[in-house]
Amino acid sequence: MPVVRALNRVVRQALAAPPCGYQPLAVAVRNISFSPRQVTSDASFHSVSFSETDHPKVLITGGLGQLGVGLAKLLRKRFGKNNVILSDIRKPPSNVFHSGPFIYSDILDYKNLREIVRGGGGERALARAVNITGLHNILDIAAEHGLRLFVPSTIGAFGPTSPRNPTPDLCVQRPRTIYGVSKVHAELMGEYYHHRYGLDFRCLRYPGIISADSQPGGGTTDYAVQIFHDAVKTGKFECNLKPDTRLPMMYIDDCLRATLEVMEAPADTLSMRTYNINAMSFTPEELAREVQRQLPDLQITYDIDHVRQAIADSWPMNFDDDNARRDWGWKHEYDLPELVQTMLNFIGAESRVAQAS
Ligand SMILES: NC(=O)c1ccc[n+]([C@@H]2O[C@H](COP(=O)([O-])OP(=O)(O)OC[C@H]3O[C@@H](n4cnc5c(N)ncnc54)[C@H](O)[C@@H]3O)[C@@H](O)[C@H]2O)c1
Ligand SMILES: C[C@@H](O)[C@H](N)C(=O)O
Repeated sequence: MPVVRALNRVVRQALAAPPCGYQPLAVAVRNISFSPRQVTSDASFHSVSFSETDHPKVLITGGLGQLGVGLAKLLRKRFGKNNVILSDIRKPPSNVFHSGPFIYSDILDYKNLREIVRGGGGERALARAVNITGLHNILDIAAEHGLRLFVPSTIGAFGPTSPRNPTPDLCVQRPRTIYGVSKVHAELMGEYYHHRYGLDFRCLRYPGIISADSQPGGGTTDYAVQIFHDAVKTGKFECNLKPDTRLPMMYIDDCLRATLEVMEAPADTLSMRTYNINAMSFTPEELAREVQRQLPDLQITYDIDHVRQAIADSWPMNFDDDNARRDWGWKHEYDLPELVQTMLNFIGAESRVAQAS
């Protein structure tokens, strides 16, 4: 995800390969109009005022996912609509297309990406269907252009031999999914590029992210998104995980704010380059009970997806994020009651608008 500075910074490349398939979300950031002034790499936005032309440019690739559209909205407020370019390999919905600059970009296509970072248009080359390659492309381009790089990792970067309750930042990481393995690879490669080449790499391990303005993407934690849509639309929800499956979760606003905060943190406050961040941990039955406080008629049934259950049973139950809270002041704002209230308000309002039209 992007942190944009007066200096060139590449912000983020995240490659998530869910249990099946590839889902990258990446953001590269560069200051197109080099100002003669070189802002020190740790100057904070708040102490450095940018003129309109000074505003750096942000490129979000894989941006049509659960996180990218919200992030673009947040950054466009901060840096100006035309300074934040959203991209993906999918066609954007019309409202997204008209909300600001959008281009097609495949992060596995080194040439395409380099053209974009250099400010060119770039033809889409054939995507290389290798998750790891995309990360290498981004790492090399970030190192080549002196950019800052953010890569999101996940609770999925841990496995059944990791401590689960709580899971600390530093412990055994032997995930059993290609998704988790590719994330551990991203963490290790990012830190290697940081220590060996001085790349300003930063990484957060996100819990399951919950948001109302996009449909679940098929992840193991996405039952916690689906329940809200079903509760409002049909009053019935069938959960694919066991009622007592505890997983770390976070509302999207906390996730996006954490990302911006870690990318704006002065480098000398960071004792690590990869951090756990936490907000809450709950089970399906705890979540259902909280939703039923607002929608008492909600009926819950369980049809266990054994593949996802096995993945969930190998992931952290609770995240220890003391290092993030100590180093750069991380603090979540949404706990379970606030999450449920916010999600139902959003989806409920949307559903009423849909019924009225
Ligand atoms: N959403 C969560 O709960 C969560 C939790 C932990 C970590 N993360 C990480 O955050 C990042 C973003 O997650 P998300 O939920 O927005 O993902 P998503 O699956 O919702 O979206 C990924 C996007 O990448 C696009 N894409 C696929 N192949 C591409 C390619 N070759 N080049 C460019 N774009 C391509 C897809 O079209 C899609 O729009 C991922 O790295 C994921 O691992 C997400
Ligand atoms: C946790 C995260 O990586 C994603 N939402 C998943 O469940 O796979």
